[in-house]
Amino acid sequence: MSGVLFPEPLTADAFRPFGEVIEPDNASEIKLINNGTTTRFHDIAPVEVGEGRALISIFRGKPFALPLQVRMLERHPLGSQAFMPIEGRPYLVVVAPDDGGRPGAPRAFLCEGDKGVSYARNVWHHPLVALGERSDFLVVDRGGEGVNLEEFVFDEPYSVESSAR
Ligand SMILES: NC(=O)N[C@@H](O)C(=O)O
Ligand code: NI
Repeated sequence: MSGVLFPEPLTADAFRPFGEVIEPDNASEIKLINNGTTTRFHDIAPVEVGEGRALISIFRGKPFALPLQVRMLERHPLGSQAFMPIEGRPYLVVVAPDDGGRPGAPRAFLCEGDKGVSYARNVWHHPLVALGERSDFLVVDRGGEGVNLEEFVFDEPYSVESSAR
């Protein structure tokens, strides 16, 4: 199966089958803390690490442009993986439901630089795709023993096209 994907806008509801959008409006609770000087947008997404440990890293993504050929997807069976843009630049997310141990129909989301994504454990996704310029992302994911990467290569690539027609 292959074809053309047109990126959808990233919204919490649309993305929820794959994880959570990291943005203030998607917080489970909003609390004033620090004597009212700070607002805590609480518990936006769980960090799943199983028996491992949570890692904080910075990914410096080289820029891609559309159309993008999606030849593979990956997933992390032992933990979640969250990406938050540090420099406010756009990026592309490609995810897919699981279909009997392989990716089902992929979906692409065009993400503005003010929102992050957290892939739930074992969700098929494309590795980081920064758009336009090199950009840094804060990444929270799982470290420790065990194989935490499964990859699937499509027979035919999908082409992610710009929605602008
Ligand atoms: N390999 C690695 O740490 N990065 C990927 O998991 C990714 O989703 O970018
Ligand atoms: Ni990943």
